[in-house]
Amino acid sequence: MNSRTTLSAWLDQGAAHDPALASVVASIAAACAEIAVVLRTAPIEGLSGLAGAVNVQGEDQKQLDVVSNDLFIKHLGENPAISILVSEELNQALQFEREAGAGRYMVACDPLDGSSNLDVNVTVGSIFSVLAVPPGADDAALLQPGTRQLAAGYAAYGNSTSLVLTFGKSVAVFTLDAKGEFILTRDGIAIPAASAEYAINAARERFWDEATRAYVAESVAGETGAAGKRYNMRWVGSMVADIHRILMRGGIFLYPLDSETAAKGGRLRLMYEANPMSLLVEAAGGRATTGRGRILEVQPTGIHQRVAVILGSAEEVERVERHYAATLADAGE
Ligand SMILES: O=P(O)(O)OC[C@H]1O[C@](O)(COP(=O)(O)O)[C@@H](O)[C@@H]1O
Ligand SMILES: [Mg+2]
Ligand SMILES: [Mg+2]
Repeated sequence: MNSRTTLSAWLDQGAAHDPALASVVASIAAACAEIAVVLRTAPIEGLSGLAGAVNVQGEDQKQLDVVSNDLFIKHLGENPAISILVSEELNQALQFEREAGAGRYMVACDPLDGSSNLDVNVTVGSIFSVLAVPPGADDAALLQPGTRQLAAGYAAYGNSTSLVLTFGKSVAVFTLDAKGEFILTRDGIAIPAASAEYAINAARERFWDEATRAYVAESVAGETGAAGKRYNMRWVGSMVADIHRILMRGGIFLYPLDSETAAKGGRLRLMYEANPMSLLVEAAGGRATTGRGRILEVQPTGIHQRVAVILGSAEEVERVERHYAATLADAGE
């Protein structure tokens, strides 16, 4: 049997380059480990279905959205290094009470991603992003671009529970064992530059912009079209599951700015969906763009801001970027 490296041993070896930041990641991991346990038996405990409330995004909250959010609040609240929690499920940033000068970190999270897949027992996840904040920070100080993230990752609750983590330079994967410990199972994840698998909600075709249409048409044409190779399509409907597949074997994920989501700025949320996934994908050698620029450089204007998301294997993202460059130039943008 190989010797096992636990997440806490790995963090103790200095992976975070800062013990306080390591403790933030450990608190997030503890929340995810507890969410994994709750999910496993949720139908027995009567935790399926709706909570009967609507979140700030106007979406019906599931009971498990609320429970997962509460677990993030519990575990992060216990760590004095964390002063602020931004969550998909909270209208406003939650400020933890800390002693003067304590609490240098903020966590932005999607406590349960893909919750429409809960009732069909398909992989869901938790997504997180860690930023530094000055003590007593006002709301404006929370609105930092993704380039400022100190750590980011997600937990994927699938046939095993994976914790995928980056501090911006490389990507490591941990698997939850039967004792509730995360064990290092892969390190130095590299997304293949070339791929022949794309993920998009194709039912939205009538809303797509020209660049998305051109990219998908080329892919559907396969070896008979400009891409010159046959493609496969996958859409789980849980961003965590779609991005996990892309990190493990390559591919591209698109939730572009379409005519229906344009007024809101897109579908997915910048600070706790797009930014953490973009940091992971770039750290693994992939690319992440809105079609108009790098996601990580978008300046947020609100904690729940939405954004267009196109990320994954470098060559595929570059192909989409070429279509955007051409169509935006034609439109004089
Ligand atoms: O309903 P659609 O258009 O397939 O969108 C699916 C996308 O919405 C999301 O479910 C949004 O996340 P939440 O479940 O956290 O609201 C993503 O995980 C997923 O990629
Ligand atoms: Mg989500
Ligand atoms: Mg969610």
